[in-house]
Order: sequence, then C-alpha cells, then structure tokens
Amino acid sequence: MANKREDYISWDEYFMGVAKLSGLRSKDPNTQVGCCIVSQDNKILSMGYNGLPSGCSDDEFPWQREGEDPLNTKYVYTVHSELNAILNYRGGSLEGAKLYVSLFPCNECAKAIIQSGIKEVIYDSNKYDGTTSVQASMRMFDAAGVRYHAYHRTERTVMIEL
Ligand SMILES: O=c1[nH]c(=O)n([C@H]2C[C@H](O)[C@@H](COP(=O)(O)O)O2)cc1CO
Ligand SMILES: [Zn+2]
Repeated sequence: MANKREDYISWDEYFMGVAKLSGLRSKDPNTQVGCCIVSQDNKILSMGYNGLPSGCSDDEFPWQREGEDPLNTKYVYTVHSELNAILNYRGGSLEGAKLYVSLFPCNECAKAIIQSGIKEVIYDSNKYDGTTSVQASMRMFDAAGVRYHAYHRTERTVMIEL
C-alpha cells in the first residue's frame, strides 16, 4: 500500500491561492485584490475581488488614482474585494468565519468584516502599513477581538505563487 503523497499544499496555501486567483479578475490597473471567506471547518463560503458595482461599465468609469476631481478617480467607485466577498455570500451568517485576502483590509473593510461576524483575517501584502487606514483597521480589529496575521509563504512551485 503506497503511503500518502506528502507535498500537498496547506489549508492556508489553498485558500490564499483561491483568494489570489479571484484577484486576477480585477480590472484595476494598479492593485488587484482577491478575497476568500472560509468557515471554521475549512469550507469555502465566498470569494470576491475589487471592482465596480454591477451595471457600472469598466470602460466608462475611471481607473486613475490621481485627479483634481475625486469623481475622476477609481476610489469613489470601486467595491473592495472584502466587501464583495461578504456581499456575494448567499448563505446565512458569516459568524466565526475567517477571511483570506491578498492585501491588508482598509478601515472601511475592517468595519464590514467586524459587523459580519468574521473572527480571523489572514493577509498577504500590507503595502499600506502605517497609513491612517491600516492603523484604524488594526485598532478596530483589536477592540473587536478579530485576529489577524500575515500569510506565511513557503517555498513552493510557481503554480502556488499566483
Ligand atoms: O482593503 C482593500 N480592498 C480592496 O479591494 N482595495 C482595492 C481598492 C482599489 O481598487 C485598489 C487600491 O488601489 P491603489 O493600490 O492603486 O490605491 O485596491 C484596497 C483595499 C485597501 O487598500
Ligand atoms: Zn477596503
């Protein structure tokens, strides 16, 4: 009887891989964010990526980051990946679930994460660490008892480093 295969990917690699794969659907030219919400017993509940609300054409809204008029930037229109994943969930409650996301959640996403009952956040990049937004997210997560930690990359084939 052969022994089981040993080089299978970990739960974290699996769920962060699914999150990053979702991010490949993003039309944002600068930052593609993907998210995957998982139950405590490791069932995938929902996925999302950053994009425009339904009905808003990717070709008729701005993708610029800068502009005199904020209405000519993407920031006022994009739905964040975490909010999309929360809103995409067609089941009952997300209470006690964990959220995998390729970029540390902003303060607006932190509010939605807390209010939906998600209790753990695993993030990959934290490129905006130190900003007001990230500091506010951490303060709210700490106060609300939502745990967060960085995804621990392991040496893997390119296939996993999506
Ligand atoms: O929590 C988040 N979730 C999320 O989906 N995003 C999205 C919104 C924008 O489309 C993009 C940020 O763009 P940029 O990195 O160019 O500022 O990432 C950004 C954050 C926080 O930065
Ligand atoms: Zn956000």
